[in-house]
Amino acid sequence: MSSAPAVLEATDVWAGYGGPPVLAGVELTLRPGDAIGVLGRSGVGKSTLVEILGGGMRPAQGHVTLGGVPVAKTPRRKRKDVKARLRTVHQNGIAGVDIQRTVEETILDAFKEARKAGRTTSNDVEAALAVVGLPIRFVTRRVGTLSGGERQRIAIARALATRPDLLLLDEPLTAVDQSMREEIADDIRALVRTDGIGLLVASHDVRLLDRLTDHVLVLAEGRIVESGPLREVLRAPQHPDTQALVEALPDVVGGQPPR
Ligand SMILES: Nc1ncnc2c1ncn2[C@@H]1O[C@H](COP(=O)(O)OP(=O)(O)OP(=O)(O)O)[C@@H](O)[C@H]1O
Repeated sequence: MSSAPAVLEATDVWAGYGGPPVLAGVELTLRPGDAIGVLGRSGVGKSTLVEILGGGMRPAQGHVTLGGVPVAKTPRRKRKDVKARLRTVHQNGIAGVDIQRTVEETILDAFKEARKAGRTTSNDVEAALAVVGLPIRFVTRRVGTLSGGERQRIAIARALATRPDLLLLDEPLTAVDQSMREEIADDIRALVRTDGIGLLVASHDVRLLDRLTDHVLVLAEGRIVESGPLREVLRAPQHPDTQALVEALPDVVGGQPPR
C-alpha cells in the first residue's frame, strides 16, 4: 500500500438503525491507488459502512474525511466537489440513472458533470466502456433495455469515467458471470492502479476480491477484526467469522487458492 496522504480516513465510526450498533468503532485509511476489500458475513454491516464512507448516511459517532474534508457535513457549495471526487456504485447498479437515456448519453453526462466540477476527463466513451468489457455498439442502447449485468457494468463505467479520487463498490458485478467478472475486475484494477484511484469493494465474492484488491479487512461485531492480503487472511483466519468464511471456501484454503 502507498505511503501518500490518505484519500479516505474513517475514525471511530459508529452506526445503527435504532437497535444494537451495526458499526462500533470502525477505523480505516485508504491511500491513492490502494485497493481494499471488505469481507464479512451477510448482515454484518458492509453496505452500512459503504453508505457512511460515501457520505450517504451520517455516523452516529466518529467521522469520515475525504482528502481531509468531512464527507457527511460538507456545506452545500462544496458538496459537488466531494461528489465529483467520490463515486459509489451500489448493489443495484444504476440507481439514479435515467433509463430513457442511451448508454452514450449516460457516459457523456458523467464526463460533463466531472468537468463542471473541475476534473480533467477524456471524452472517450469507447474507452470508458472497454474497461467494463462492453463494445462500442452499446452506445445507442437505452439504459432501460440493458440486462442486470450490463447495467452494473455501465454504472461502474460511468463512475470511473469521472476519474474520482475514490471509488466505493458495494457487491459489484453480482449479475455478471464468473469469467467475465474476473476479466472486468482485472481491467478495473489496472485502471485504478494507473490513475491512483482509491478503491474500496465490499463483497462476499472472495475470487472477485482476489482479482480486484491487494488487501482485505474483515468486518465482524461492528469492527475490523482482521486485516491483510486476502490469501494470508484466508490461510490463517483468526476470527471465528473469518474461519466460518474459509470453511465455506474449501478450494481457497485447500491448496488451490483463487487464481
Ligand atoms: N434501513 C434499515 N433499517 C433497519 N435495519 C437495517 C437497515 N439497513 C440495514 N439494516 C440492518 O443492519 C445490519 C447491517 O446491514 P448491511 O446491509 O449493512 O449488512 P451487509 O453486511 O451489507 O449485508 P449483506 O452482505 O447481506 O448485503 C443488518 O442486520 C440489517 O438488517
